[in-house]
Amino acid sequence: MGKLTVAVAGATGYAGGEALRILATHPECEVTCVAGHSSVGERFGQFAPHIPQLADLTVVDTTPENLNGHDIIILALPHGASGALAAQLDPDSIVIDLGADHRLECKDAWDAFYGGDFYDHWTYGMPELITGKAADGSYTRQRENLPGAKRIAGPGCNVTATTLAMQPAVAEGLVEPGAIVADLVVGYSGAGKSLKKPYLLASEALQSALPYSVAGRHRHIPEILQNFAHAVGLTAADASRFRLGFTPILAPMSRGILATVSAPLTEKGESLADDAIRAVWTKAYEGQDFVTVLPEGMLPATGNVIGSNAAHIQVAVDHNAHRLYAFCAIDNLNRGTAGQAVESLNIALGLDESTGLTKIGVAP
Ligand SMILES: NC(=O)C1=CN([C@@H]2O[C@H](COP(=O)(O)OP(=O)(O)OC[C@H]3O[C@@H](n4cnc5c(N)ncnc54)[C@H](OP(=O)(O)O)[C@@H]3O)[C@@H](O)[C@H]2O)C=CC1
Ligand SMILES: CC(=O)N[C@@H](CCC(=O)OP(=O)(O)O)C(=O)O
Repeated sequence: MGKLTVAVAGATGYAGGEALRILATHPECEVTCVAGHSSVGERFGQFAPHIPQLADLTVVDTTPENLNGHDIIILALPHGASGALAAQLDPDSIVIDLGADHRLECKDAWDAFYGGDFYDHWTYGMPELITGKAADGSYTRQRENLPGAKRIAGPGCNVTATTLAMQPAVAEGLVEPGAIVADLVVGYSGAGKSLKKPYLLASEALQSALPYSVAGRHRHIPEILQNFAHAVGLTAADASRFRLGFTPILAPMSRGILATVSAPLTEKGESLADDAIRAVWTKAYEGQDFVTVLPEGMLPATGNVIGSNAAHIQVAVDHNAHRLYAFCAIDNLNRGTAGQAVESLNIALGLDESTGLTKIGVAP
């Protein structure tokens, strides 16, 4: 059997570019179409000199006609641009949306944080997400929903780091669900490549740390709450039992997210010794190849995961403050979107989950 053909829309952007960097060496895939918007007709090598294999492709317009006819279609478009387009795509192709249009299950949440047309949610592309417990007490995972999936919604990058850090505590009832706080240090590539705001200029960014979308305004909040609801086996409609303070802070780095997620311990959490708390994280990520719970005392750093689909995690308890702290470092473009999408694609296709992916970071 020949390789599976892949079309990537948003190919000239950061998320699409990372998908192409990974797919260029994926043994089962061949990139046959790169689609863009303002760059139509240009040679792709101009936008991605770091992927010489694809340099001679020409950027085509983002239309159903150009995208259909490929086995796999990846949409890496601005929010709101993929919903209507997706409805016109071949039902037999596997379509993965890296944007937000098919992530949220409740229209209320979409209206409150995004607005515009609401589209049906697709199979959520976070294989390690805990979705409840089986009769034998083991965790069920989102991975189980992915084989054969034809429509996959890639999670938000900040969502990925926050969810992976704290879901073990949520699933086991170790922290107060109404008082979770996430502070994230994030790299600039998360904002995409277009210069939307003056603070994205190097002259403004290089010497500065800058919070944005503070005080309950960040659009990733409802997606994280949805994930926490699933982690205790509830539906998205029950997400309101969780509350999240969320503060992302831009730091002068290109890639990377370091999430520090904390919450007051519940009575159950207080009753556990530190090693028992660590055991909860170890169990939650046992057999999850791309998630590493670091040895005790070693903290995650973005520098160790850049260029990889790895998530590095640590947990610690502040007994004086009665708070639990969980940390997660990821590469926003790889684990936070394109790597996670290829991991989900592999599962959908029945391939080994790690095909074409690495958990080896570029360090230093
Ligand atoms: N950056 C990140 O870390 C992450 C991004 N994502 C998601 O991926 C998606 C893309 O983000 P990102 O790569 O950062 O953004 P970029 O701004 O870097 O890229 C946007 C891409 O979309 C194309 N485009 C812009 N407008 C349109 C349009 N109206 N119709 C068709 N194509 C269009 C652009 O083409 P051209 O250059 O030719 O104009 C470009 O290829 C977003 O939904 C984002 O939320 C998800 C997780 C992480
Ligand atoms: C630095 C920066 O602006 N980051 C973006 C992350 C984008 C992303 O990962 O998520 P979406 O796919 O939901 O856009 C943000 O915080 O909104």
